[in-house]
Amino acid sequence: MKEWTKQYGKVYGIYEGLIKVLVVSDLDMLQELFIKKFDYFHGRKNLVLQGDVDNDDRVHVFEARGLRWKRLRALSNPTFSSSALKKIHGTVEDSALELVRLLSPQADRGAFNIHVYYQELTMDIICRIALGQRTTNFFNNPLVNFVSNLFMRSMRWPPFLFGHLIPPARPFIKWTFLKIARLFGLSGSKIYEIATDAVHLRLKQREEDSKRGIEPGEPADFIDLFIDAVSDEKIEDGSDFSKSELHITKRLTTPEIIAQCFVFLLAGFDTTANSLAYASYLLAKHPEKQKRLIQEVDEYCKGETIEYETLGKLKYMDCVAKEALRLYPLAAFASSRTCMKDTTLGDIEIEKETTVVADVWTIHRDKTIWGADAEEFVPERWENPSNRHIMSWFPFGAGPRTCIGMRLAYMEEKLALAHILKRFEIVAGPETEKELQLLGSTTVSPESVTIHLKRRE
Ligand code: HEM
Repeated sequence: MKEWTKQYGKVYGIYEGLIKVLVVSDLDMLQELFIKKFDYFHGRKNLVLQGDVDNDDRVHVFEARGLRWKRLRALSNPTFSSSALKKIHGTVEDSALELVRLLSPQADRGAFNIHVYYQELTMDIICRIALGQRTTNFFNNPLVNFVSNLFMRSMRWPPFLFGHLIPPARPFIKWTFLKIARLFGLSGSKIYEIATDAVHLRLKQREEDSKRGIEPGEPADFIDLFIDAVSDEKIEDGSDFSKSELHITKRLTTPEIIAQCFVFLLAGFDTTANSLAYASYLLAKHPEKQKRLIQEVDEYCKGETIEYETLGKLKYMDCVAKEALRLYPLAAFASSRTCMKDTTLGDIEIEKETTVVADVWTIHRDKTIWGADAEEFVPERWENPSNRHIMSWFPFGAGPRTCIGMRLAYMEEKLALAHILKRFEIVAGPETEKELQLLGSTTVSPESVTIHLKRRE
């Protein structure tokens, strides 16, 4: 896409099979798309194996649209509020400390790929906070392989390609794919099975508790939160959104709870592991920036554990995380919208069903926005408030549908990096990649991040 943008400019159209796709890197048009005209563009680009998101039983917040999206989003928001994050901070930190314990034998030895450790970390955390896993389970969790296989699957894989080319064939492709996946135990069906079993087990447990007169206690994880979820937000039929059949019940149905757990498992794993891997790579390549970060960590994180409130004081850490996401906006594919009724963007007429995608990679490295050092890692550029355009940096998307897990991702990233840097320096060696090899289709992952760990005195 970056190459095409260079050739065709800030706005151009392509066909993905029968679907019209507009690729945009004009900042005002993107502000219109994501924020000002959200009512016209509340759907996200359809995934190939998605089915009918307005009527299927098992739909999650990432794929839903219209009133159903509003309801799922309103019911999911409390899961990521500050008070909810404070409650899971201890669990996240426990997994981060286990990571540090497992990394310890690697210190002062040869080079190794730290990305696989981050994948174990983020899967451990999401399984504990979303799926009821009780303790840490590093290097023993089959979901790490299942989910990474799913993310690495190329969009040119024949069932995906066929689905792109002929959208009306998607329900059939989805049905066939799910049958085959179940028969051969493919990753997608395994993940759904694990999420389904976890939700059913909890519902059964709740039923038995209620028969014995035991009241549900504090929610243990997302499953509990979703079972209890009732939205205060008033959502009515007849709003401006899609008029297709609406699911206006305020509670989540069991298939929706399963779908929600499934999507949080996917969205919470790869994204955060990749952002930690990119940040580590950049810190290894820029020891002077790392030194400054270590000074900050030493100043604020003196004890064995790091309080939730302390994370807010790590200002340079914020700059490092933001700058790494500027250079590697790993989930840019999700920053897309589908036009729900005919309208205009700028002076271009857009027909219903057209997909609009943002070329985030081009914008994040555009010299006219970021200056001559746009390709460089300069966390300091985030220190002073600037009057950059609101759409010049959006690794988490923008507008009402922006990433729901952003604050959780930052909390994980800060806790993990702070605990690592309290004990080790991340050092580049001759084996460290000169340029990262970038892979994947739904998210962009580094093939490997090969570094050394040096124990601090
Ligand atoms: C560094 C880490 C992450 C990045 C870069 C990232 C990026 C994104 C992006 C670009 C979007 C699309 C936003 C839009 O369309 O405007 C998105 C949506 C979403 N993300 Fe994340 N994400 C991250 C971590 C997480 C985590 C940890 C979770 C949950 C555990 C999560 C759950 C979701 C969900 C559910 C949506 C769909 C929201 C909706 O449609 O209402 N993400 N994310």
